[in-house]
Amino acid sequence: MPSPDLSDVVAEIAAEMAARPDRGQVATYIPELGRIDPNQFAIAVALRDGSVVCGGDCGTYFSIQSVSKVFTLTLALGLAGDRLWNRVGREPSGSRFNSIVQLEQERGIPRNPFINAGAIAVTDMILSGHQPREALGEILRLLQFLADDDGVHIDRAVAASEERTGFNNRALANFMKGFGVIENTVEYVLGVYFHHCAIAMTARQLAAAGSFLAHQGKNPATGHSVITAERARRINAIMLTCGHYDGSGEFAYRVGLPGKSGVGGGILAVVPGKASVAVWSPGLDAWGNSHLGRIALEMLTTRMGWSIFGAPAGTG
Ligand SMILES: NC(=O)CC[C@H](N)C(=O)O
Repeated sequence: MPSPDLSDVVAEIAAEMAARPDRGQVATYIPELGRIDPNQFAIAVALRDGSVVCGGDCGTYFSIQSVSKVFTLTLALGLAGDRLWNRVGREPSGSRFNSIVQLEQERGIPRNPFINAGAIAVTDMILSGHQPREALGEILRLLQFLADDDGVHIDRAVAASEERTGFNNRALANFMKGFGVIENTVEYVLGVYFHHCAIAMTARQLAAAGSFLAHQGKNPATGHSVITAERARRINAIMLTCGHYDGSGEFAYRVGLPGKSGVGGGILAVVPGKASVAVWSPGLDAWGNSHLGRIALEMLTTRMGWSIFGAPAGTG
């Protein structure tokens, strides 16, 4: 049986997702995200040769939110190397993305860089020695460079909305500051954090930006070496185990790829050696991960035989 055609599979997924009545709930705790129309869906698959196979609303900008944590981790590892792991763990938390419960017992060291506490600690490391504006500029430029597209921007309305309502993140940051895990002024760290969460990208740009993770640290389309192959492998491992918070086991079980979600409804998933995939649908499931995004990725890996845990006969 020949491998299924990727363009056909992507078109089928987009058509099926457009028709589904179950769309999840948009995040309302950031008021600006609560206004997004849930009837949107995009899928973009960036291949080794630089081509991107798209379905649905692939050119629509959305708030990448916690998907930005993959890129801040990449940047911070480049700046601090393995010293980063003195301040952040790399174990799944088994709790919600904004949970504070483990921080007290573990003396302010967050479980991993993909929960809010961990990402705030990573942002603090990027900020050290810089003004907030410079640190934020560096994160934004990294994403523009990786996507090879200057259209990637910060949605100031989303950032301001979270700045007004981010009491939980303020609690996390202050708690870590109390343990000496945060070096810089808490409000500066949070300012950079809220703004990098508010980066807006299209699914096409996000898939292209994640390409280095699928190809041993190097973007095959642009030829740019971003990180070492070993580091890319390790970021993928953390995405697999921690990228969907306490829904990470379910995501591995159903989709079978390293992935990182955000409350804007985006997910970046990595098919090692083959492709980088971005999906977006704003409605979330009970864990705060994109409801249709996860279903779409499950369809993609099942039909293409792309799960890292093994392909059914006739695919791959
Ligand atoms: N899971 C997410 O995408 C959370 C990111 C969001 N900016 C927050 O801090 O709450």
